[in-house]
Amino acid sequence: MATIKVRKLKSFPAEISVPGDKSISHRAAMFAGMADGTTIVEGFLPSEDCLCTVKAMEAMGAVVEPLEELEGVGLVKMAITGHGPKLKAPAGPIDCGNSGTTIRLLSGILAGQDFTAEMGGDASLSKRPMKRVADPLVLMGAKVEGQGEKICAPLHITGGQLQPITYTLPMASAQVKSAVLLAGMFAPGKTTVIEPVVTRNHTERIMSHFGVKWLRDGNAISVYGGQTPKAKDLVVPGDISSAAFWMVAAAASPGQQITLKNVGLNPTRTGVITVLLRMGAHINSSETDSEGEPRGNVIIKGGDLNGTVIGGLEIPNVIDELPILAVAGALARGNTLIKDARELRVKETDRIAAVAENLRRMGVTVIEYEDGMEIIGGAKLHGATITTYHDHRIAMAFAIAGMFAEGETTIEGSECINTSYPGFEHDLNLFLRGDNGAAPIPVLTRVPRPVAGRLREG
Ligand SMILES: O=C(O)C1=C[C@@H](OP(=O)(O)O)[C@@H](O)[C@H](O)C1
Ligand SMILES: C=C(OP(=O)(O)O)C(=O)O
Repeated sequence: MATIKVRKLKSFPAEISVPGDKSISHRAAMFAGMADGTTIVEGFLPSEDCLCTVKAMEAMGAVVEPLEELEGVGLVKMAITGHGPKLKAPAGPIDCGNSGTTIRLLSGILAGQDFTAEMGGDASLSKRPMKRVADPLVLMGAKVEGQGEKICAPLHITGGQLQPITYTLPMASAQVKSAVLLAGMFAPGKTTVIEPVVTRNHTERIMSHFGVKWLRDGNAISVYGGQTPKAKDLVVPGDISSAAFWMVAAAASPGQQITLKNVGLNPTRTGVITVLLRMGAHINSSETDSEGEPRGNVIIKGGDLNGTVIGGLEIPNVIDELPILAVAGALARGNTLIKDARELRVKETDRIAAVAENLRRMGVTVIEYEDGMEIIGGAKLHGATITTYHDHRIAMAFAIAGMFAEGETTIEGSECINTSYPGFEHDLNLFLRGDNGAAPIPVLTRVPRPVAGRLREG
């Protein structure tokens, strides 16, 4: 088991470029893999989750040529030649690792294929509910078999002659919305998903990028079946969910400033900026380039934070940032209430329980609710041993908390960070080493070099 030891932060790097957006990287691999030609994907996130998606698409006929690797991060540029929407049956089970996005979105694609495929994952993924995707896909005509009442992985999906449906999502989930839209690409006519609250719209945007026609009417999103995505190069912006860790570190450090470069600024994902502004942070973002997904630099100046209420319609927009926003709440004056966030209980771990438990270990009072928690701000944090429960967001959120604590904080099981942020420990060390200014910032070690050979043989 890997551990990270964190002590009080010593210095501030002037800027950080976070790796590519996880949600967009998954979708880029899937759409390029189903397209009618070759797509060059740049800024790809080579995290364990996204590499599961790449390998799955390769196993089903897409051809992936590695083009560029960043030292300490991994493969960030590749050429993907699609197999067309009708994929090849994989030779064995598809390993989705820890990735909910992989298994749920691929379920939609598999629902439209002429074969049966098995998808499994690690212990955490095997506990997460897949009934939410099974229900609409079965309505469309696919056969979806899983374990127990929650239809957990391993899943066996047999694609069928699908029929279009109009489906109202029972929960705000971009993954379920995307699974239905992907299956809709294989059904004749118009498939419609109605979402209760706006969720991240990367699938819709990437459909436009690949020339797949869809439309939005209020909260109803429709796609027409029988379309083949057209290959078109794309550049993935940095992940705002990864940038959020440094945003909070900076926002809670009076007198400090940091620039986060080339961060994805899709309005369905920028809730973390809205919440931090409400807490009193000084944040400026400038959109530099849009290319289908808005992006730009974000400058954060440190100050004193105040508690806030996070709930209602904004929850899907900050869902993955709630662990680090809870840490911001602990560093703020006054109390922070997180509500309407029951979905946190079915992520990689129960994130409400994990955040409450670890904040308490650091000396913070937390009242836990079924759908959230109240954090009593302003306590002096002390170092502690953190249990990550193999959840990357818990590991990173508490590494940031450790930068503000007296004494040492040990993040046990930190290997899970590779799920979404390869290079996190390198970036964390920029804050912990205390030699900023004098010694060169080791971001220079990230020198692009060409990669020879295939990502995976056979
Ligand atoms: O569609 C996506 O890429 C994601 C949607 C969200 O999950 P839900 O759909 O379960 O809300 C989010 O938590 C996850 O990290 C990525
Ligand atoms: C919930 C997450 O991802 P996934 O659902 O893809 O496992 C996450 O990245 O925080």
